[in-house]
Amino acid sequence: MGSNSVIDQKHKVVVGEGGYVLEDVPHFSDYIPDLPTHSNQLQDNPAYSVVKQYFVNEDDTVTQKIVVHKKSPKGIHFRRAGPRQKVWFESDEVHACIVTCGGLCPGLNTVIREIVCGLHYMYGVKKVEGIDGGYRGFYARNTISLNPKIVNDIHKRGGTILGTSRGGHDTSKIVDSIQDRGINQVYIIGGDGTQRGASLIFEEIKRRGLKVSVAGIPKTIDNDIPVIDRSFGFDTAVEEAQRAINAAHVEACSIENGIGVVKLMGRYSGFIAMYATLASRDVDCCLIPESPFYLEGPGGLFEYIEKRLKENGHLVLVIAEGAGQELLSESIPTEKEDASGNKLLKDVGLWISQKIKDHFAKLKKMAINLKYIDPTYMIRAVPSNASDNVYCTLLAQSAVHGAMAGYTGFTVGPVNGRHSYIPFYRITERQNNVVITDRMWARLLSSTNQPSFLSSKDVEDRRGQDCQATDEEIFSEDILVNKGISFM
Ligand SMILES: Nc1ncnc2c1ncn2[C@@H]1O[C@H](COP(=O)(O)OP(=O)(O)OP(=O)(O)O)[C@@H](O)[C@H]1O
Ligand SMILES: O=P(O)(O)OC[C@H]1O[C@](O)(CO)[C@@H](O)[C@@H]1O
Ligand SMILES: [Mg+2]
Repeated sequence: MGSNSVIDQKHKVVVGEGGYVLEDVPHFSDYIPDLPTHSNQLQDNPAYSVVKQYFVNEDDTVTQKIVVHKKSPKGIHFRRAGPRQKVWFESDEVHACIVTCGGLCPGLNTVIREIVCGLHYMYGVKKVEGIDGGYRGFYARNTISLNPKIVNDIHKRGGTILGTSRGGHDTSKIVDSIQDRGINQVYIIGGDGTQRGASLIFEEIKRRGLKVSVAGIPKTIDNDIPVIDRSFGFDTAVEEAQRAINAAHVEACSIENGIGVVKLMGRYSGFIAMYATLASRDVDCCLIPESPFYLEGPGGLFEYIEKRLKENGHLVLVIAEGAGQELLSESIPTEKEDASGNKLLKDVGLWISQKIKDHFAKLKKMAINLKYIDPTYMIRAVPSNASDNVYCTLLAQSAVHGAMAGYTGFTVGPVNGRHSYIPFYRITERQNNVVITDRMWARLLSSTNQPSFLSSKDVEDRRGQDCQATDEEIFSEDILVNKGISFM
């Protein structure tokens, strides 16, 4: 097989020498022949024309793996995001829309603002509409007209000015609405479920042969989207969580045998809890969905709490909402889903608080004073902090540049610090989780000094699973070879 040949049309995978793999994103030219292109008007923009090498070289790609060995294959790459010399739209031809879906997250309004302003100021696009209330707004609501004046101050507010929802994704109704309204750029801001929905919209648009760009901007406060370095709003959430942990610590310290329990978000992944714990230093124990724990007996949570209270006179426990769900379902067996099909969780914070109280009441020798703080929705509803605001601006501008350059069916995000266009399937095929056999979790364990709750057999099993996952990601060759693709 020659270098730079497309080896998998469905996924647009290109291989090169030395094990180089480009997981490219779709482009109009893949399915609509002979579309006219235009010079990018940014070259005449005084702000940009002075920038040396402002336009991204067509061949620039970003490597997924930065730690390499002498004999490592070059591995997976993604197309570098940024402005291109040629654009596939004229300014007055563009009719863009923006939709926000799923749970709230700090920074949503900043991304909306920067898409509107980016389109307007960089590309002279005047026609931008907001879709009201998530996916179902495409076919059930009127649109909201957006311009730089309307969005000027929205980054200072939490939430999303467009509204959001779960459920209601109907691919053909959504694409009918896009077609009927004459929309040709669709910016979709949302988490894993939203990006799955965006992928279906893109496939249907391609099937209908429409010149409509579908650009995803990944959003999830839980930071559980794979491939990208982190998701917007996460930094703000970790910072905001400090306030709750601080309050729990003050309460716990002020009374004999004080215990502060703080529940943080994280349905399937404990990133917020882990980073908030590492940042705070006041936390004695952090429990996350990825790390099973048990309450009773040697090495269990109760034993650790007793020991800590004896040593320090107080204890702060941070628990991610998805932690210990298997223990809860034993006592409260209900299986419910939200409108998007996400499992509805039981309140682990209340449950664990009650269990701790019951344990010490039974023990009789130690009277405890427990305060439970649930700041989850307060954390989610705040405006984004400075670093997330800058990050949101880059995401929005990268998405705009990609759509203008005729790319479609992509999600944008930083990979090892470089903004990239990533195909939808890479974002949706799995969730990002805390790897408890990795260094970061070890750092947390040594910072809190809490038990790992794992036997040596558990550690071996986990290590095996985690290695397998990492190898699959790093040595994409295996995956490609399974598809019948050979390497040079
Ligand atoms: N597999 C899927 N196919 C098509 N649409 C989907 C799919 N999963 C979810 N969606 C749609 O995407 C939207 C948001 O999904 P969901 O409620 O799961 O939130 P999310 O995007 O994962 O964000 P988060 O979990 O961070 O709050 C909903 O309108 C839902 O109908
Ligand atoms: O209560 P809602 O709005 O469904 O959102 C809750 C969920 O959204 C998230 O913030 C993001 O998926 C989860 O951590 C949380 O469980
Ligand atoms: Mg989700």
